[in-house]
This record gives sequence, C-alpha cells and structure tokens, in this order.
Amino acid sequence: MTAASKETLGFKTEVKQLLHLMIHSLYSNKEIFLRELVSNASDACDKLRFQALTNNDLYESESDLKVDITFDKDAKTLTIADNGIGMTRDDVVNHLGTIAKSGTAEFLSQLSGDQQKDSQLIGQFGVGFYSAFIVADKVIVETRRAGESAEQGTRWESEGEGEFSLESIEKAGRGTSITLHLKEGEEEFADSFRLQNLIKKYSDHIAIPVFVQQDSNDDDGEGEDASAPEAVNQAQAMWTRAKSDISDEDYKEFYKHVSHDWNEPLTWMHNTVEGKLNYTSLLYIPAQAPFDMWNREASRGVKLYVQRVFIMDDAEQFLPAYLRFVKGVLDSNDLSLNVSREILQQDKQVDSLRSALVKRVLDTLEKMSKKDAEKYQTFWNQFGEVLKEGPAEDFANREKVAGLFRFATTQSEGTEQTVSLADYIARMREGQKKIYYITGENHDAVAASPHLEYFRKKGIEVLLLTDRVDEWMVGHLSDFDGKAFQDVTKGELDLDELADESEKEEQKQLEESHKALIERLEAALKDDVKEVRVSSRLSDSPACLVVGQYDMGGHMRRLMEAAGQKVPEPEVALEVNPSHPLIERLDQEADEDRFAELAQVIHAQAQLAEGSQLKQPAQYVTRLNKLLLDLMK
Ligand SMILES: Nc1ncnc2c1ncn2[C@@H]1O[C@H](COP(=O)(O)OP(=O)(O)OP(=O)(O)O)[C@@H](O)[C@H]1O
Repeated sequence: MTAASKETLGFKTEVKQLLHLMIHSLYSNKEIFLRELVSNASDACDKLRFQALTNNDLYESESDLKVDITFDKDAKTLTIADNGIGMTRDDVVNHLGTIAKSGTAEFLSQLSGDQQKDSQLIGQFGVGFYSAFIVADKVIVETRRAGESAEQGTRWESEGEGEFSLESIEKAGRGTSITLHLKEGEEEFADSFRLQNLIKKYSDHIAIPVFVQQDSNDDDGEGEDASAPEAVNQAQAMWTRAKSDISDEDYKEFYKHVSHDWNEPLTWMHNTVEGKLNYTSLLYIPAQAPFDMWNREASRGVKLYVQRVFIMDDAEQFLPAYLRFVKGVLDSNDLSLNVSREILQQDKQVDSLRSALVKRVLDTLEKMSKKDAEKYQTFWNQFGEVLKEGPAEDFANREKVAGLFRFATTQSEGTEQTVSLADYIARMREGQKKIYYITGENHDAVAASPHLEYFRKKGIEVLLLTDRVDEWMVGHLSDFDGKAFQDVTKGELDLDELADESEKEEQKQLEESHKALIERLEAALKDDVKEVRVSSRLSDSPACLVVGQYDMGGHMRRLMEAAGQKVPEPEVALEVNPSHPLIERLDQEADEDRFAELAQVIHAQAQLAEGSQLKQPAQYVTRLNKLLLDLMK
C-alpha cells in the first residue's frame, strides 16, 4: 500500500443530506441497518453466481457463497463480510459516495424536517448501505472485485460526516467486508445472541447462509477464543418453500428485501405453476406508492431468477407499465440461464409469462375489491391513477382493468373515488344507455359545472373525472359492459334517451319561439362560436359552451396547451337557457350595440365557468364595468 494511493473525497450533497436525515429519523428503528447490509451482501452473492455462469474462474476455487458476521466486544466493532462479487475502486466511489437513483433531488426536496413524516418518506426511498451510520461513528469497507488480483482491493473509510477516504489494499479473499465502529451506547450489537435474533427476524429468507460468530465461553473478550460460527438462517430461496412453511412475517420481510421499501406490503401472491409454463412467482402489491412512481426512468419490474439463479433486477418485460407498482420475484424453469434483456425482448415465453402474471395481479385486485373494500380503497388511492393507464396499454384486458376503476361521481360523497362502473350501471336510470362523465381540473370545479344541471334535475349520475390521465383513459376505453362513455360537455344532448314526451315537446317549442334570439346571437358572436342553440342541458345558468362530439374536450385542450402543444381550434357552440332571466332580458333588448355587448359578456362567462382563460380578459372587465355603471345610474 502506498501513501499516494490514499485519497480523501467529499460525499455528494445528497448523500450528506440523506446521512443526516437517516441518523435522526430512523433512530427508533436502528436495528434495520443489519437487514440492509445483509440484503446487500446477499445481492452481491447473487450477482457473483450469475456472472460465474459464463466465467467459472470468478469463484477463485471458493464456490460456497456466504455471509459472515463477526464482532469484537472490546473494540466495539461489528463486521459483515461476504464473498460475493465485490467492488472495484470505481464501483466504491460510484456506489458509496453518491446516490445513483433517479429522482433523488426531488425526493430530498419533499422532506419536511418533521422526523415522523420524513422517516416514512425515507422508507419509500430505500435506506441501504448508509443506514450503517445510524449505529456506527466510523464505517470501514474493504472490498475486492471477483476475478481481480489480491492487490486490487480497496479500503473505504468514513465517519459519515461529509467525506470518505479511499486507499488501495491487498485483500486475499474476494468480496466485501463492512466493519462498523459502534457508537457509544450501541454495544448491544456486538453480541451473538442479539445478532442471531436479528438475522432470524429480518433475514431468515435470504438464500445465502448467514453465519454469526458465537460468544466466547470464557469471558475474557478475546476474539480468538470464539468457537466456530453456525448458519443462523434457513438459507433457502424463500419462494421455493411450501406456502404452509412461510409465515406472514417471512413474507413481509422478504418484501422489504426485494422492494427496498420500508413499509409492509398490502398483499402478496405466491404461486408455483407446472405444465405448459413452469415457474414460481411471488408478487407483492405495496401499501404506499414509491416516491418515483411518476419518474419515467425509475426502475420497475420483477427480480428474475432462472432455476433459482439470480439473473437480473428490474426485469420489466414481465409486467406492463400500468402495473409498475408490483414488486417481487419470478423464478422460471423454462428460460435459459444465459438469458439477457435483449433476448427477453424477443422470447415468446416472456409473453406467456407476462400474460399469466398480469392475470394474477388483476384477479388478486378484483378479489380484494370484493372481499375487503377498505383495503382496496387504500390500494386505489395510491395506485388508481397508474392503473388508469391500463386500457391504453393493454387492450386485451381493458374491460377487466376498467372493472377495477373507482370514481367520484355526482352521487358519491366528497372527493374520494369510490364508485365502480358496475355500481354506476346498477344505478342507471331506466332507458339510460350511456355512462356520462365530465372532466376538469379539480372536483369543486367540475361538480359546479353548468353542464351537470340537467343531469342533476333528472337524477342521472355523472362521473367526475379530475385525474390527468382521465380524458386519455376514457378515449381508449370508449365503452364498458356495452355502454358507451359520453362527455356531458360534448355534442348535442341526446334527449331521446333521457327526456319524457312533454319535455321534448317543450324543448321544440322553446326552439321555435326563440329563433329570432338565436339568429341575433349568432350574428353578434359570429367570430367566436360556430353555432348558437337553445339548450336542453341548463336549468340554473344562462349559457354554456359545447364542443363537437369528436372534438377535444376543454380540459384536455388546456392540459395540452399548458404543455406547449398546438391544439386545433374546436368548433364551439354556445347553448343558451331561454328561461333564465338574463336571457329573457337579452331577448327584449332593442339596441343592437347593447345587445352585442351583452352577448359578449354572456359568452365570456360561459368560458370562465368551464375553467377556460379569456383571450382578452381586459376587454371583458371593461364591458362588465360599463354594464355595472349603467346599473348604478
Ligand atoms: N456487500 C456489497 N457487495 C457489493 N456491492 C455492494 C455491497 N453493498 C453495497 N454495494 C453496492 O453499493 C450500491 C449501493 O448500496 P445501497 O444499499 O446504498 O443501495 P441499493 O442496495 O442499490 O438500494 P437501496 O438503497 O434501496 O437499498 C449497491 O447497489 C451495490 O452496487
């Protein structure tokens, strides 16, 4: 080792922030550091086994993979050593000096300083290696990549305060050993009994044997007197065990290992299939959305194993993007051990496996929605918006996915999305053939829309769609259970279906008796709207705007315009309510200039009511002020 090979580097800012936070927010759960370090050690062994498939020399004549936990009570140290893949000097800098996760900055910006809330968020982010600093004031990592020579080892050392040092060392055995210098008061972790209990509690499911040093019999504290270590965990891939042998606690801990989530999962599905396809899958639905669910680069997919050998993390080919919240393991007996991401893209088996997993997840959700509505509601509140991408992405399952949707409606309470399409259909009025909906920015705005007046009067339920994906989703769904979706703000209301005879007659008469008014309005607004009609949808408001049945809705148009996209101008019709006092008064206005002014104000108000921006707001204010002044005279 030469002095020149030693250097001191600073942590990236986000690491400093995370370390500070971790130590303060996670202290009450400090023991989880062991789970995190053993989980990393197990992953490192998995990776070595995978790479050794094509290069057996990597085993360096030691193919029994294991994790060794040793301690020294006097020195107050604890060491977690593995003989896995190890790290090069560059790996060490990249993995233990930065956080390479996409969305890290965004995650950190969400933190509030409130320890309770923040610990929840860190849980979703994943705690990892840095959790060692919850109990240690100095951490030393000694590592050597499998296949490299003994002199190419690296020693990383840090007190968790801004910087770390690196130097080259000689390391005979490959792999990584992490030594924690325990903080004052954390001596409990240099204790065999305590360590064994923790491994049984948190890491029993790890497929690699974990050995914990025994306490020495004569209590002189000499490390050399310790007797031979023994494997503490079951050391068998958990998903290969019989379901009856696996406790809920085991399933939950395994979830934390595969997902890097700190919270418990909402539910899981564990299945072994033999026949045309041969595989075992253990899939989890989290209880909480991860911090990066909307980040396009975020990793997703299952951990793929072939015949118990780890192949890759985040195998995204096995689940569609709209199920990206699902975590877990797929162990296939059919795929080849040298399968790669490229091969997966063309493999026919992959499609069959994917269909099978999708079916499993959708069936599980359906069952949950029937058996445990409250639990399902938790799921929906977290992941509903993602699931709504389903009809566009997975045409074959669109009806099944839509059956899982929940909506806020004109008849549901508050803003929570609780009504299924089946509920809606069961409540449809006699003769009603369509599923009516309205889209908009937020619940209050859509619930107050003038377009709902007629539906309220007739007691017809309307779905209130306020998620960004909604309009896009309905566009792809188009119908459910044979009933078409209809935007209540689009096209002429089809009274045939909704109104009784007397209403239709009344509407006809209104149209006849207001022909002159309509013509005058059309002349006054000829540059603004394509058509003016007598409305059948309004009862309390004077007017509203309606786009063509096949035009883009107002909400979608606003979203696209906000994203800087050019959107074709829709052909808008103004519908007026002749029974409204304002329109009655307008009809009597003899002065054509004043009539035109009033018509412009009514048109502007209809735009405001639907949430649109006026093209010339100042002009509207001037007009309105003029009218107000007239009133005050
Ligand atoms: N024992 C080890 N052997 C080899 N590489 C390791 C070991 N421990 C950590 N690493 C490397 O350091 C990286 C960072 O580890 P860390 O635990 O912080 O994050 P992670 O495991 O990727 O995810 P998470 O933070 O969600 O746990 C790992 O991805 C791995 O590449």
